[in-house]
Amino acid sequence: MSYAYIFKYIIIGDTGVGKSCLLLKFTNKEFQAVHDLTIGVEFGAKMITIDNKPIKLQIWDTAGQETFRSVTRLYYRGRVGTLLVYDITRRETFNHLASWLEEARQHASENMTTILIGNKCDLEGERVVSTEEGEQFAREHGLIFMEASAKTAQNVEKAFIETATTIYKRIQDGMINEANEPGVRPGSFGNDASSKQRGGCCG
Ligand SMILES: Nc1nc2c(ncn2[C@@H]2O[C@H](COP(=O)(O)OP(=O)(O)OP(=O)(O)O)[C@@H](O)[C@H]2O)c(=O)[nH]1
Repeated sequence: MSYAYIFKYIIIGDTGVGKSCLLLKFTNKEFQAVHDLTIGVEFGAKMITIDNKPIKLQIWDTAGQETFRSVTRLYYRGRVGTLLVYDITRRETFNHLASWLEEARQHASENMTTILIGNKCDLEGERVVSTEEGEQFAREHGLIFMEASAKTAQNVEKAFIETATTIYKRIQDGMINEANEPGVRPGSFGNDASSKQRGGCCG
C-alpha cells in the first residue's frame, strides 16, 4: 500500500510503565496483563491517516531496564517521534523523566517531537502523580502531554496520532526538512514526481 510518509518513533521510559502494552493496544487492540519484559527492542507498525494522506508509523519499543540501555541507545538515531512514558501510580517513574529526556536529546535528532504519556490512568485509586504535575513537566520541557491507559485504550490512538500530526505540520511548515531527516521517509502517495522516479506507469 502506498504512503505519503513513513514516520519512525521510539517509545522510552522506565521498566513496567506499559510501553509494550501501549504499542500492542495501538497496533493490535490487545492488552497483556502480565509484564512481558522487553529484551532490547521490539517493533510494531501501523498505517494512519492525516490530512487525507496515508502515513505509516514504524515504532521501536525499547526495554526500560538499565541493563539494556547500551542497546536501546542505538535506536534513538533516525527517529522523529518519541513517546516518553511514566506510570501515574509509581512516583519514581515520573522522577526519572528528566534523565530519560536528557538521554533522548543527546542521542536523537534535534527535530524530534516528543509526547509525554502518563500511563495507567485507569488506576485512578492508586494514582500518586497528579495530572497537573504531568502537565507542568511537559510545559517546562516543550512536550505534548496526555494521560492514557493501555488497558482501557483511553487516549492510546490519540497519543500516536497527535504526535504524527505535529510532525506532519512541522514538515508542511518547513521546520522539518524531509530530505535531511532520517526519521521521515517520503513515499509515492499523491506524488507523481516520486512515482515517475520509481518507474511509475504515468510517464
Ligand atoms: N492497569 C493497567 N496496567 C497496565 C497498563 N499498561 C500496562 N500495564 C501493566 O503493566 C505491566 C508492564 O507493562 P509492559 O507494557 O510490559 O511494560 P514496559 O514498559 O514495556 O516494560 P519493559 O519491557 O520492562 O520496559 C504489565 O503487567 C501490564 O499489564 C495500563 O494502562 N493499566
